[in-house]
Amino acid sequence: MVAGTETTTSLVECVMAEIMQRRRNVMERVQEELAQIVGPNNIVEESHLSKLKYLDATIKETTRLHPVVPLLVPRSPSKTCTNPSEFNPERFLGHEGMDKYDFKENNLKYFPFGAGIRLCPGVPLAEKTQMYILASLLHSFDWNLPKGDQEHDFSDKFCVTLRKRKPLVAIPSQKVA
Ligand code: HEM
Repeated sequence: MVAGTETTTSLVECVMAEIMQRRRNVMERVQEELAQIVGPNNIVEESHLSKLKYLDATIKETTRLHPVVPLLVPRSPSKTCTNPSEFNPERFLGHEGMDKYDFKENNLKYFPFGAGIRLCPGVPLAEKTQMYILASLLHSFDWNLPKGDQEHDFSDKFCVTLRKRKPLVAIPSQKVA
């Protein structure tokens, strides 16, 4: 249950938290991509998912900052780097050479699903499920925090899976075409 469902729900919550308040421009760009690929009078289907490159980059950037399974062997960077905590999906679109990163290789620079012999066997299912859920949520609705809750606590709580310290409350409204 933890491996198969909590990981995906936690990831979806982290993406929505990042893009709802602090990164509205990212949400708008994901929605523009969805309007282009899926179209306004359609619903998201499996055939659309591989074409949603910016949503994919947004998910990857979220797992970079919020590792959904945080309790792997501790590691630290070999070099100092600048602005690593900035949320920037562009990293995975070629600007910092991270566009080649996917979850399937033994890449020890970016491995939210682990690597090598213990690589998460749920990668294909998780990738499709998280894309499908987020694409569907963002294709038809705009999302906001509850009125008066502009100071949402974005911090994380470490358990077997990463959870938000304060669960996210997200209010949908019909998207104006
Ligand atoms: C966002 C989604 C997910 C993330 C980030 C994730 C991440 C991980 C990580 C980091 C590991 C540990 C790798 C290691 O020990 O080095 C792992 C293991 C595992 N995951 Fe996932 N996972 C996700 C979704 C899923 C799903 C959907 C399933 C099953 C349907 C699944 C099944 C498993 C299993 C069975 C293991 C244990 C593998 C082993 O010990 O050999 N995971 N996952």
